[in-house]
Amino acid sequence: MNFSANQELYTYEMIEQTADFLKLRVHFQPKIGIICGSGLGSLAQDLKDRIEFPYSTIPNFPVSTVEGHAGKLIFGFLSKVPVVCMQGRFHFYEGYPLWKCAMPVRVMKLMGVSHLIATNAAGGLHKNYKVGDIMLVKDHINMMGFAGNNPLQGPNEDRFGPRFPPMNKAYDKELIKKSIEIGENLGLKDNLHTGVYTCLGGPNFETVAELRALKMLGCDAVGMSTVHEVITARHCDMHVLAFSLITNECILEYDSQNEPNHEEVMDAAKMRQDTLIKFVGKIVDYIYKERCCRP
Ligand SMILES: O=P(O)(O)O[C@@H]1C[C@H](O)[C@@H](CO)O1
Ligand SMILES: Nc1nc2[nH]cnc2c(=O)[nH]1
Repeated sequence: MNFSANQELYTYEMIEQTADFLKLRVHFQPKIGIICGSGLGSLAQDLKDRIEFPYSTIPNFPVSTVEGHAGKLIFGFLSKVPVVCMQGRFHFYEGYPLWKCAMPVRVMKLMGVSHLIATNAAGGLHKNYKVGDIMLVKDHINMMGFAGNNPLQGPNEDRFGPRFPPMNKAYDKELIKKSIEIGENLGLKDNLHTGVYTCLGGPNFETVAELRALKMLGCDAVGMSTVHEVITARHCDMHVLAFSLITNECILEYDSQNEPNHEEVMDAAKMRQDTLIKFVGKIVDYIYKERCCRP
């Protein structure tokens, strides 16, 4: 694998080729795209009438290399709504440039997807967050962008969107409000938050000093994904809802005996999978009825 950020960028025609390959094989049009975070692949397991494509069989697609990311694109029906699910996403630390990590979002766009739900596992920085809580992302801090790394780097493809897209309304306020209502109706009132997510390059978890700095900057949860997908989705005018499952506490004290690890992340995700399936199912149902089917 060539790990250089200077790998040849995807052309519009390559993305179109991938979308056409999938359209030929899927007999319905997904309106909502779902990206499953670490250990959250079970969200896709519940789809009815599934059509599955291992990433290695899709032209131009990267492949997943992380445990808890099965590496399949799954089409099917969730709450009777046609959706496409990424059971496994791509991260910068796997060696992929950000534009490659986010490429499936553009494929979804060309397939007719208008709404993206991006989920992730994240460390909880906010003092009130507990493992198992859900944070609806109201904004992000693009730390990788601060360091000059952005999925939209390179010549702009006007057919997707403008050279300089705004990002101050990245997360759909109405969908956040509705998701809170849905969460509360599922008995999640005490486990629901809205907050600011930040993505670091990974793969190491953060130092104490890094976490303290992020907290001072206003970050509530920290992860290694999502931001590049959201930027790419907003660039091509997709509506975005994102949430973090808080899978571990961020360790802010030097004398703590704890160390974060991927197993606890996966365990926390497993513990919450049934609740999240219900939560996402109801959100999808709302989006489809109130947004996608409106005349
Ligand atoms: O894909 P997500 O952001 O859910 O995965 C998080 C970040 C790392 O890939 C992994 C660390 O446990 O979980
Ligand atoms: N960067 C980062 N990513 C995570 N993914 C799940 N937990 C964490 C965390 O604590 N830090």
